[in-house]
Amino acid sequence: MIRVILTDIEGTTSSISFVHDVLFPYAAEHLPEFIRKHWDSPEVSEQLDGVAKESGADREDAGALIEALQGWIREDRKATSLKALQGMVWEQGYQQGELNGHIYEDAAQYLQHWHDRGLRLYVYSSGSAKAQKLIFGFTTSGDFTPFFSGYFDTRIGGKREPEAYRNILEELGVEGATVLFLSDVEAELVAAEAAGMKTAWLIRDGDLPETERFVARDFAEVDAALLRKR
Ligand SMILES: CSCCC(=O)C(=O)COP(=O)(O)O
Ligand SMILES: [Mg+2]
Repeated sequence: MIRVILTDIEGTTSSISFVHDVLFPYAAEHLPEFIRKHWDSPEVSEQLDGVAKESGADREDAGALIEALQGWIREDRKATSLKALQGMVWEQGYQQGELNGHIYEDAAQYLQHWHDRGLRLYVYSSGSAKAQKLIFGFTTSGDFTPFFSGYFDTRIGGKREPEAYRNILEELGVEGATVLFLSDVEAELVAAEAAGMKTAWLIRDGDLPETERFVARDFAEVDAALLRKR
């Protein structure tokens, strides 16, 4: 029986376009000033160590580090250091009212519904845990953070690696068969299934794929097919 819902964000609870056309450009625009301003802060410094290590850029060269980060944003690299820095920059944007998180109406409705029915809800995204709390804390439909019991990011492992899902199960102390993972990326579902989780493939737009896998257009279809008989 499903007792835990683990959900992806981009393409699942929230639109790909919000992440790529609003959040990523915001980070690209504000990162240079943010890094120079917070160069000596331990929180930023720790992430810049990671950028220098992964990119090979000179740790003391702010311009080279910023250039590496801008390249990673363009190629949508899921580097943990970039994701942590993006979260810090977005925090300013949300707090200043320049950003509001997108959440699909059906996701908003069923996250609340599943929480109220006693399911435990968790997020697993490549965006940092801070960024996850922000997108759900500052949505145009209100604050959804009270519905979530926890947040996992790439520090637990990459989203296409079965090991990451095993680590999540261990941390939650539950069996795979009690967890339903929701994502729009098939490779992530394959990895979650290898760890024993149940999955639902969210295809919000375009043609449905020919597949044996459970596919849903929205969270209402997930609820009707997989959760209503609980
Ligand atoms: C937490 S909102 C920003 C999401 C993000 O930075 C990203 O790369 C999308 O990753 P996901 O694993 O949610 O597809
Ligand atoms: Mg996704």
